[in-house]
Amino acid sequence: MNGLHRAYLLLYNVILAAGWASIGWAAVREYNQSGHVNHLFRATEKSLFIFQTAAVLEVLNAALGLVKSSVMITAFQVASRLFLIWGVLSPVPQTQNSLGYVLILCAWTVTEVIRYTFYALNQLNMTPYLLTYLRYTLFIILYPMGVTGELICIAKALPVVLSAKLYSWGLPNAWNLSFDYYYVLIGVIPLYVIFFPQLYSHMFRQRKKILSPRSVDKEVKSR
Ligand SMILES: CCCCCCCCCCCCC/C=C/C(=O)SCCNC(=O)CCNC(=O)[C@H](O)C(C)(C)COP(=O)(O)OP(=O)(O)OC[C@H]1O[C@@H](n2cnc3c(N)ncnc32)[C@H](O)[C@@H]1OP(=O)(O)O
Repeated sequence: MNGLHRAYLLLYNVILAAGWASIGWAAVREYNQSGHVNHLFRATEKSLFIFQTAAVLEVLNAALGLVKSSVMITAFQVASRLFLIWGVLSPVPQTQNSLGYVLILCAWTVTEVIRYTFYALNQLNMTPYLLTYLRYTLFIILYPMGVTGELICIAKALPVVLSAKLYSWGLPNAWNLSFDYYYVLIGVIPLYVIFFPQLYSHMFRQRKKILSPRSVDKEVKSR
């Protein structure tokens, strides 16, 4: 890895870690001031949308070989989050004050502050073990928590999308085509059932590789 490459990754990870920390800080400040979670979305939406959308670069980084992540896994992870913010939270205000949003906010923020800080310190070869441990352990709880939050938001959006015919058009029209966003939302739910176990088990494999490298070596030698 040359100096420019390392500098880019350092800068990218520092900006994203700071961005996610600012989201967490805004959420905590709002909760402390109001004592409830009703305005969490309003307090965090701008930075959440900016920093989550910036994660498109993550897919590009993997596709261009700048980082060793799998392009497919990263793409699914980022696609589901972008779909959630742009396709569900933004157009359906009823999802914004739901338990789903609180779960998403907690799971995504804690994960990303730790993950980007871990990657940034890795560029400087100064990652403390505790951070590595948290990066490869907290997902065990935060991943199901985030997915549950996402599914709650989609479920909350369904009746609203159906009754308002959001992003949908019926026949007759000039193109002779109909489209129902309600069924798109319904269709996304099984994708979670198919892809979440794969992403989750990927993280367990990464955990084993990083936290117990000897047991992975032994497995490889015994084959
Ligand atoms: C159109 C609609 C589509 C809908 C699709 C729906 C289906 C989706 C279903 C699943 C839904 C998931 C929803 C997600 C919810 C949440 O996120 S909840 C919060 C909890 N989440 C997590 O804990 C996420 C954990 N997941 C991950 O971390 C991802 O799998 C990952 C982001 C893709 C990372 O995986 P991976 O890259 O394989 O792991 P690492 O070990 O971290 O990295 C591998 C190597 O690459 C290096 N690297 C990666 N990124 C960077 C970087 N930014 N900077 C520097 N280096 C990087 C990393 O250091 C590793 O290198 P080596 O150590 O040298 O191997």
